[in-house]
Amino acid sequence: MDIQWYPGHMTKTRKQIQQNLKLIDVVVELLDARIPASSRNPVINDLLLNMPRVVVLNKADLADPEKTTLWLKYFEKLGLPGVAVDSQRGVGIKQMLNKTANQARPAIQKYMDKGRRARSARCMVVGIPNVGKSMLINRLAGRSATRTGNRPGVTRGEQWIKLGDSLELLDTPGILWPKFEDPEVAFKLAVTGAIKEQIYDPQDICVRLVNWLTEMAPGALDARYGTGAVTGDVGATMHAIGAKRGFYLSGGKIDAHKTAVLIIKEFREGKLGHYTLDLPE
Ligand SMILES: Nc1nc2c(ncn2[C@@H]2O[C@H](COP(=O)(O)OP(=O)(O)OP(=O)(O)O)[C@@H](O)[C@H]2O)c(=O)[nH]1
Repeated sequence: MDIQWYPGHMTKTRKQIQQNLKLIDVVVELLDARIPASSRNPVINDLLLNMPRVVVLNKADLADPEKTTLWLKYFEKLGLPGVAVDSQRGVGIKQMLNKTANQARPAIQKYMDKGRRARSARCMVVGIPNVGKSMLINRLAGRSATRTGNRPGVTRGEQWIKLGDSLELLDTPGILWPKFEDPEVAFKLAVTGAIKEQIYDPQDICVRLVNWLTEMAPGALDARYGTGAVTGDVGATMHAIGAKRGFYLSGGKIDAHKTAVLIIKEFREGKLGHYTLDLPE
């Protein structure tokens, strides 16, 4: 889904999420494990206030596992249980469901303290575009046999997916906006694919990416493209990669755009290594 965020849209989204929050006991906050800070909504703590929450570091298969551990510790310190997940392959899902059910337990207890029979805890997934909300929900829905019908108070079309005996999931995720004003954050969102191609210039992003890799993972580009020693000159590095792949324009010039698109694509696919671009404070 390609979303252009503007103040009116943010207000509408915020209201919608606040409406849905009334229906649920626990929130699954989905972040990109490669950029846990940059993929976080800037006002999430205000938005969720005292809502029980589980932080899911999704796409953990593409991130640096050591950094993922650091991030999980960081969130734990903030009182937010976290879990690393690969929604594509279904890794970490069971742990996520257990933590989610645990977080909802006090709310259910409170409900039962009023003399009512136990009910399933209700949760919803929230996250910025492209973080993997649909993939996670589809995976969870695939695991469960039953989909319950509409409930009063739920927008038409929204349904609850039963996840085992004690958990239900709202099948419509909350889409949040990222911190796109900060150029550093915008770079990280673009390079990981959270911002669509139309909004940024691949060559700009690629120059930053090559600089980042040269500093943080010297040898990574060389290992993938075999272009010889990294020169420290971004233009020359990109030129060498383009030449290696045969990306020539008429007249023998290198197609810089095509080269940039390739490097970004392969970075996103993890072919240049597994990296986490944000570090906990
Ligand atoms: N490698 C990997 N890719 C993932 C994972 N989860 C999602 N993806 C990919 O990330 C992309 C976005 O996933 P979606 O589920 O469409 O993300 P979304 O948050 O629903 O996106 P919007 O509809 O834009 O809000 C897809 O290409 C998925 O295949 C994961 O855990 N690992």
